Amino acid sequence: MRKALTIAGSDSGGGAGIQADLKTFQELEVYGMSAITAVTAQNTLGVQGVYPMSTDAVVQQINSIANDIGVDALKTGMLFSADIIDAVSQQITEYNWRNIVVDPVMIAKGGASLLQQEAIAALKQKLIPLSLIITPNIPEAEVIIGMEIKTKEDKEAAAKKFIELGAKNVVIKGGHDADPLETMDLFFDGCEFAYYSSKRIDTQNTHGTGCTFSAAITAEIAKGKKVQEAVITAKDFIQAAIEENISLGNGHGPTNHWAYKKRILQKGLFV
Ligand SMILES: Nc1ncnc2c1ncn2[C@@H]1O[C@H](COP(=O)(O)OP(=O)(O)OP(=O)(O)O)[C@@H](O)[C@H]1O
Ligand SMILES: Cc1ncc(CO)c(N)n1
Repeated sequence: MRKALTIAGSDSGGGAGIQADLKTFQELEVYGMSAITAVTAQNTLGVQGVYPMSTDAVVQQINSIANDIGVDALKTGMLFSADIIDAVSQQITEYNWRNIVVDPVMIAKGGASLLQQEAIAALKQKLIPLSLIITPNIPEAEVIIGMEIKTKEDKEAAAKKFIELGAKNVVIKGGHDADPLETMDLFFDGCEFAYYSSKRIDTQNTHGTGCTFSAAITAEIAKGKKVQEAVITAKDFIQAAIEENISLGNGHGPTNHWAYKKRILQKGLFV
């Protein structure tokens, strides 16, 4: 059984963070493990509290996994502080892990900060150079690269800058694009650009889309898939999850992590 680790924050509401990651790992049939960086009190309306773990607690969770179970691929999500980023980067180097998916989580949909401002330098200098792939949304890419991203050309210029920072591959996600009909994700491996677009679903239930998407990439990489193939599967996974989104709570509800597997099972049964 292939094993995937998420190093991220807990979302008590279950739609994003560690909970979204583990649900996604399960659906894609890899064994899911977690190292929790912070506990958030969160629901569909927003983030009501952030309670970071000590850096030691994060390091110890990762050591416990590494020293017994092992990791085929890992993703990082909410890392919260420069100290946690430094420590996690050091462990990745020590354990010689290569299948690293970095989702540079900064701000929750309601506007709450999930990464301290002073941690951005550590993200750029320590963690991004270790990444097999980084998966920023447009606002995150703008902050990390320091440029406005409005056009296709801007996206491509930003993607090149991520490779210059040391990422081996990048996907700049299109959830925040201005286009009302389509979402366009740009994948770049340092050589060629590839665009993956899908119909934009008109729904407010998009809580945790970024977490789910990067977790799906991680699961596929853990199974030995090439990075670009993993991105293609992740795009299908998130599209199905958003199409069958769940109306829970009074704000941004979650996506449906079961939808992708359900469709595959249905095809298997009925084709
Ligand atoms: N309304 C939508 N319809 C279809 N696909 C969407 C929609 N919103 C986002 N996506 C897709 O979901 C994935 C995640 O993109 P997005 O830009 O929303 O990430 P994010 O902002 O990091 O998410 P979050 O911070 O909520 O976890 C991308 O593949 C994007 O194209
Ligand atoms: C814990 C956590 N991680 C990531 C996100 C971004 O969706 C969130 N809202 N909460």
